[in-house]
Amino acid sequence: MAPTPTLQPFHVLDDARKDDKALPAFMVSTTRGFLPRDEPITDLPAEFAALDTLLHRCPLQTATGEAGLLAEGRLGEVVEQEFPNLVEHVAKFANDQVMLTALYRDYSFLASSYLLEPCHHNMLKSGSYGLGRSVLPENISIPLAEVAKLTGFQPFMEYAGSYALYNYRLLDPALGLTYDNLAPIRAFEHGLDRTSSEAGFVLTHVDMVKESPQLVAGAVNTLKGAEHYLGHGDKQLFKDGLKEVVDSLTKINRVLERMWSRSKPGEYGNFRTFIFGIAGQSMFPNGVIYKGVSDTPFSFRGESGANDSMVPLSDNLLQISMPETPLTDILKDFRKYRPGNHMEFLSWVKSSAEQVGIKKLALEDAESATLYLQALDQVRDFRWRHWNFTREYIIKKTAHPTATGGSPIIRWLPNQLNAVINAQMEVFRALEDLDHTTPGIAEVREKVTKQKADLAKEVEKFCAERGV
Ligand code: HEM
Ligand SMILES: N[C@@H](CC(=O)c1ccccc1NC=O)C(=O)O
Repeated sequence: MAPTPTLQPFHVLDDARKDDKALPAFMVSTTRGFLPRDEPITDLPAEFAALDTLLHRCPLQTATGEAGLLAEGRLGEVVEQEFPNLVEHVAKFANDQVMLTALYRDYSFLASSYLLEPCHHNMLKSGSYGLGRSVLPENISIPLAEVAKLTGFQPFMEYAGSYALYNYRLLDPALGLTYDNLAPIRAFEHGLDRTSSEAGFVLTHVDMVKESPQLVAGAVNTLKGAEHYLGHGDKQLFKDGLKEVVDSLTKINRVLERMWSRSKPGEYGNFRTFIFGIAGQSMFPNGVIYKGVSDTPFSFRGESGANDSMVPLSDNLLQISMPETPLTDILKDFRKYRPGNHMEFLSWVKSSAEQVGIKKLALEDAESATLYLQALDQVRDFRWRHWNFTREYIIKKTAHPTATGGSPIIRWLPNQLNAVINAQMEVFRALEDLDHTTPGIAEVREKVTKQKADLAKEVEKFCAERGV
């Protein structure tokens, strides 16, 4: 008989250890999930006052309601003429990962503002982005590269360490993490007004990831439950874990739907200009030279929800197999752009799920297969709702062919949505083999079959319209 598998240990924190500044700002825990261990730092040390002041002057509309440097098209000259290189002060914070992450957020905000400022004005004048700046000056590139090296982020704005998950504060710390108590720290457009579409976009991500502790716990419990079953023959813990995963994804999807009312499709394009990356974008045909850092141009992907860890966790746990296509290579490349501890956790989940054979165990009996189907259905539901956003906020509004992260806008998301639907089809077949059917399962099957056909038609239509 084959020996029963023993999972490799992985330390998911039960206590996020908020006071320990030497630990990375982002570490997976069952209390904070994928959010940072503590609320992001809002105030920079006095040594970085020039950076803070410049970021306050930057947004298209500043906190006081006036036109900022980006609106006037003056950020470039201010950076080049007035802004000091503060890199000498970084070393003082070498043991403070939390402060380094705040510095990373702020330098990456300044870098994206500087590089993409011309694109905002080109868009206003001609309706297309034109070219961004191709050289990042030393007063930004050197400190950005330094804080990125010390924190493990890429030296370009990332989703978690900067724009989305390290960009919120609590209006009243006593009230905790509720949407009405959140405000952004930095913004490109009007985001400092917490009722704006930019704020709504950023804070809805935070509001969703706030629900991730249960998803993390559910994933760990499913894996441990599978290990327990293989050793002891009792499947209850495995099923309980899957149920937790279903419940948490259901909550996350409910929050996702609130995006529509918090951030308007017609206003998305205004701040979106500043969250583009370099890789695969017409604005940076030759990449960007980071002066004083490297003579070879850099090419980083832009911010993207693809760098969020909740959906990849679900893909890895449920062993959703993606087709071997160049589109899937993009999905894998996105994995480099997340906090180191998130990456390690996601790899652990993937290898552990393979080791215990989550999918195989789930398809062995009708109750487990039904729970597994429900979990897949929540991942499909996420990707379907998300596809609706992409259609309404982006595809109907702009002909620019690549998303901020550099993926082809029409084909990439359907690649993954189809993969989930195909995984569900496999479960329907397994349930048939087990002679198990219920009206609920038949209903899901009908919905999913129709969605697959609708998606194919829609993608074909958009491709024909755009000649791609
Ligand atoms: C108005 C709202 C949104 C729009 C227009 C939008 C758009 C997009 C686009 C165009 C991509 C393609 C990747 C790229 O190259 O950049 C993407 C990827 C992704 N986004 Fe969003 N997004 C929205 C909200 C969200 C939210 C709230 C989340 C939640 C965390 C999220 C999670 C993801 C994920 C997980 C992917 C990777 C897709 C996959 O694995 O199939 N997005 N998004
Ligand atoms: N890829 C999206 C933007 C995007 O994905 C994103 C960017 C910054 C923060 C969160 C994001 N979430 C959604 O996927 C776009 O092309 O507009």
